Amino acid sequence: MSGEVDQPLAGQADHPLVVEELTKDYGSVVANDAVSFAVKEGEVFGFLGPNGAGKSTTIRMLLGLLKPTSGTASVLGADIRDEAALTEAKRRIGYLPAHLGFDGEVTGEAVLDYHGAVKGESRRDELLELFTPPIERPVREYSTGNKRMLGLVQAFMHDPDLVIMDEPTAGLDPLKQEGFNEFVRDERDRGTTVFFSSHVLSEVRRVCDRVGILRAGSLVELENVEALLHRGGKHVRVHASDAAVAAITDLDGVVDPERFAEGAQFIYAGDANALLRELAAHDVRDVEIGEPPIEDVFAHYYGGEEVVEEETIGSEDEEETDEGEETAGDGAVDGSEGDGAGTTNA
Ligand SMILES: Nc1ncnc2c1ncn2[C@@H]1O[C@H](COP(=O)(O)OP(=O)(O)OP(=O)(O)O)[C@@H](O)[C@H]1O
Repeated sequence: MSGEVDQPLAGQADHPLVVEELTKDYGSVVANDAVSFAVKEGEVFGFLGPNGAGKSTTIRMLLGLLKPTSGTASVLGADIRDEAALTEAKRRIGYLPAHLGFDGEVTGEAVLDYHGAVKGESRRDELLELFTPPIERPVREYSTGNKRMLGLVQAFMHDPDLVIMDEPTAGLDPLKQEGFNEFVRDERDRGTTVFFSSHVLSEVRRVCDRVGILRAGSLVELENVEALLHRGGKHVRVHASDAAVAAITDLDGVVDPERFAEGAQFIYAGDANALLRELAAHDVRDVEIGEPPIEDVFAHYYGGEEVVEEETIGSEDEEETDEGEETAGDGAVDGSEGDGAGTTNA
């Protein structure tokens, strides 16, 4: 665990997103337990965790859709407890909720017209070339992926400074997912701050600068993606005789060795020189040394819960709720909580 988790906010109070001891207690479940971290300007930050870890709860509090039990956060300088300041800040925030409750009877075009009138749409055409929802059709005819693409256009079309997304690629096909990854990297280059939740590890590795890992409501890691992978050791696959394999896998730092007919593979977290010396001492037929699979790195934090390497297309959104459409600019109301935290800013 990085030391940053203990003192995450020192000197970071002016960051576009600052989360401070944020806690949400649903009674029997503490969905967020004193979560603290800050996201820098122009950073792409991945908020990771298995199902039920509390990611959506944090995100909904950041948008004023859910009231914290204690603690607070600020988005673009606005304290989320200050409704007027938050409403003002949301003009410069893009939001993509996990459940897209667009009115099914209207066309995608009408949805975008509505949002455009409220918050602006300077990038609408450009985004529609990248994400391609069939905007002339009523939303009820949309697939999950098409809805997600409409949501992405909606979230970015007013050229926000901060974008908050809950599982943005759920339901997108691999080509669109890759398009999304590229788009997010370009957004970072333009200086946009991007915060999104995911449980798709490969996506996080491709686009994020830093990750926060949430487990059962607590932030258990806050780390640079490269450093996290580095600390995860190397993946080694070696083809050699049984005797050589036995000596190599006996080295300090060898984790989970797995034998196969021609040799063995393992994670190596020891001294690189010791490994190279041992390899050189034997007649090695072949060796591959590379990054560990990212799921191995994260498995430690997920505590044996299922981790997802690639999202299964169309697996999400079967539990579409009937809560109101949630977007940053239109005054979404949290229909499920009844805690009076809904905001209206249209
Ligand atoms: N309205 C609610 N009332 C009671 N418990 C709730 C409520 N909403 C969420 N929870 C619980 O809070 C915990 C965190 O849920 P949350 O939806 O924030 O997790 P998540 O990380 O976003 O999960 P997923 O990846 O499945 O969307 C879960 O145990 C969930 O069952």
